Amino acid sequence: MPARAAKRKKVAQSTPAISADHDKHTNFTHWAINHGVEINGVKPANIPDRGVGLLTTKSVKEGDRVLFIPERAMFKPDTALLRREALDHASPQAQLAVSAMLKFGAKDSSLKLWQDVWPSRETFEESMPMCWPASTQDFLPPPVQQPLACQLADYRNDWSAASKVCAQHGFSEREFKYHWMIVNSRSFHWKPPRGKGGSMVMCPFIDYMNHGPSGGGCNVSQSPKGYEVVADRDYDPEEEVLATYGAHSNDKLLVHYGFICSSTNGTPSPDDQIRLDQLIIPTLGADIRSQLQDVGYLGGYALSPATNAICFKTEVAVRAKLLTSNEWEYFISNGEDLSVDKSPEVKRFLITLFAEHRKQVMETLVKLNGVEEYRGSAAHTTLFFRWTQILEGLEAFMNT
Ligand SMILES: C[S@@+](CC[C@H](N)C(=O)[O-])C[C@H]1O[C@@H](n2cnc3c(N)ncnc32)[C@H](O)[C@@H]1O
Repeated sequence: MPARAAKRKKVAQSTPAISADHDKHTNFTHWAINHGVEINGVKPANIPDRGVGLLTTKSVKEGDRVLFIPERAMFKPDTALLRREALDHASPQAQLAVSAMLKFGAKDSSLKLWQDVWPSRETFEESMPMCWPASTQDFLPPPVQQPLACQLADYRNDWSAASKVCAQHGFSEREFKYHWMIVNSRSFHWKPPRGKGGSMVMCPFIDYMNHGPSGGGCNVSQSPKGYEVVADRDYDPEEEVLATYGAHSNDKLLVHYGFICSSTNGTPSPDDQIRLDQLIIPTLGADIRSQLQDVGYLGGYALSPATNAICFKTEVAVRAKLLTSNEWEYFISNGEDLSVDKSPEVKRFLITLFAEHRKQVMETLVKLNGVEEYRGSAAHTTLFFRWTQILEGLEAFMNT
């Protein structure tokens, strides 16, 4: 819910006729208004390195409702169609992707105006690791490999459920995958009032909003009648309004959405984490792993580049190597060392580990630069950027 009561502002009701010459975003804006979407002081615009996003057209005050999307404007899975096609037991994502593929692409559908403002298939194929060739995926940092494998497994399940209906309607796997990725990056969960079952939906206009790390960004919430977006602060004209897709690390954003957050004014995203499992776990003997497992501290180790601090789980795991059982158990229970502060020892241990890893990161960056065929591609730029963030995070920890 918004922090303050949302101020309702009058939204232009007259909607000029849609002309073929109009810019596609203008056409879609008219379509949205005609479908009851309220737009107050924002417009779609090209944003460098982010595709399209929403910019303010005037000063917007904290608490102003900038968007309201009524339920009737949302795109929902077509239950009748899904039943007919025996897809009513497929995953919610497969159901929405098939519904979108068949409905948005239908001849004379006004949804075409919405589809026209989506990023192209090529844009997805370049930016989403799931579409990269295996030789490029191999360059992903190890912590990205597992979520990518899970995503690919989900996709394969969905494709095997949907392949028959795609063939019947003349759609290729490439088209299904495109709609699957559209749904993956542009859907919301809609829970209708009065306890009816919820569903995955697409919300026109909110789906223009780019992501900002947690702690910034407009408040997006569900009311009984629809989704609303409320300004989190005062905005000047021509500022981008962002929403937070979740407190996701850059690894997660990369797999799920095909981008990573850069630093803001030199400060890394507060949500980012450099995962350390692949560095720390191999240094732990079987006994220590089993002890850590027993207390729920095996794995999930991370360094926060924004605070330059390691997480508590890392503190516990490294102390399991350095301390006696008594000292270690005291630390777990109290969050501090029994007598002498062992933080400098923990840090020394990690610096040795990081120094070794730093060399591998540098080698990866050199290798990445050596791969002629995709230097300058979106995949290359993202990978280079991510590995550089990892390098900088490790170095900042080692040097302070
Ligand atoms: C919901 S859409 C937002 C609208 C999208 N930018 C467009 O052009 O239609 C989500 C996609 O926008 C891009 N995106 C969102 N936030 C971003 C950010 N902070 N930096 C770079 N790309 C971003 C990613 O490609 C992501 O998959």
